[in-house]
Amino acid sequence: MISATGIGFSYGSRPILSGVDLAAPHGQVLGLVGPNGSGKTTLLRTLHHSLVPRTGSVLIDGDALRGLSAREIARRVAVVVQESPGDLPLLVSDMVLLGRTPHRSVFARATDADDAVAAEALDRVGALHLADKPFDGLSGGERQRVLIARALAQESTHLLLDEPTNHLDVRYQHEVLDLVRDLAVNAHHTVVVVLHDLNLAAAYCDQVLLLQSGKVVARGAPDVVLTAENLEPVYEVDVRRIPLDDGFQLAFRPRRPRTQGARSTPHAAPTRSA
Ligand SMILES: Nc1ncnc2c1ncn2[C@@H]1O[C@H](COP(=O)(O)OP(=O)(O)OP(=O)(O)O)[C@@H](O)[C@H]1O
Repeated sequence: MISATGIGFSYGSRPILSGVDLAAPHGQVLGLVGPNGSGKTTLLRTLHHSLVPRTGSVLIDGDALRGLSAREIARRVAVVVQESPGDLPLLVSDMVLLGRTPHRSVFARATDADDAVAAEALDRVGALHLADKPFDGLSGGERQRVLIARALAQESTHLLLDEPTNHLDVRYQHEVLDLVRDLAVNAHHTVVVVLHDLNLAAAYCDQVLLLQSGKVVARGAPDVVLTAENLEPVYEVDVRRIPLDDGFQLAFRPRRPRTQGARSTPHAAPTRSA
């Protein structure tokens, strides 16, 4: 369980987050959504103290992060962020072994037990066959799986992900989020995920926190938060919610009149020719 109360953060004198409360229980996926620059990544980073909030506190299973060392935090919280190709070429197996770092002393080599945990993590994400390949040579979807494997090898029960579906095609988007959801539901991890795609948030999150200018404007089940009433003023677009058998799909169109010659808007109702 991750809980945060009264989180405030500033870059220099510029306030970015203020008074943010958050609760992410075990076995659930909490989605952080909001427009560009609304503070999602900053909030995620305060949840594992890669940024220390100016006000408020973050608790992991009831223990304040302020009282934990970086190593203790890393044993409890794994983070998956966009990874740019590194200067140091690493094999996939070595990349996953980095997840074992919080469990061994600084200069110790990986043990057979570490290798076994890393291999199991790769197997879990269906990427064991990639173990001997260079990480930088993988596709975006493969890379994302390996980064999740590294997080699994860390054996933390809390997982924070920043836009894990970025650059992925629709199939990989669903595969990655299926995997993340499985970790929450079947392995009882606490998952907090930043997502831009509101339809993916609706499909995979138990709870959603909608941020605007560093403040929470709505929280709760996707059905309650992802409404036209909440989203239109925040994103400044028109929103239509289309009911589906197992949920809903959101469609968006700009509020401004479209440029002359633009194609018909995505959620305009189809017209019949006479
Ligand atoms: N290192 C930094 N120094 C100064 N300002 C920053 C820094 N990182 C982010 N910001 C600013 O903080 C605000 C919130 O950024 P953040 O990345 O948390 O938003 P976000 O909701 O994740 O955005 P996006 O959806 O575009 O990724 C933005 O205005 C951004 O410009």
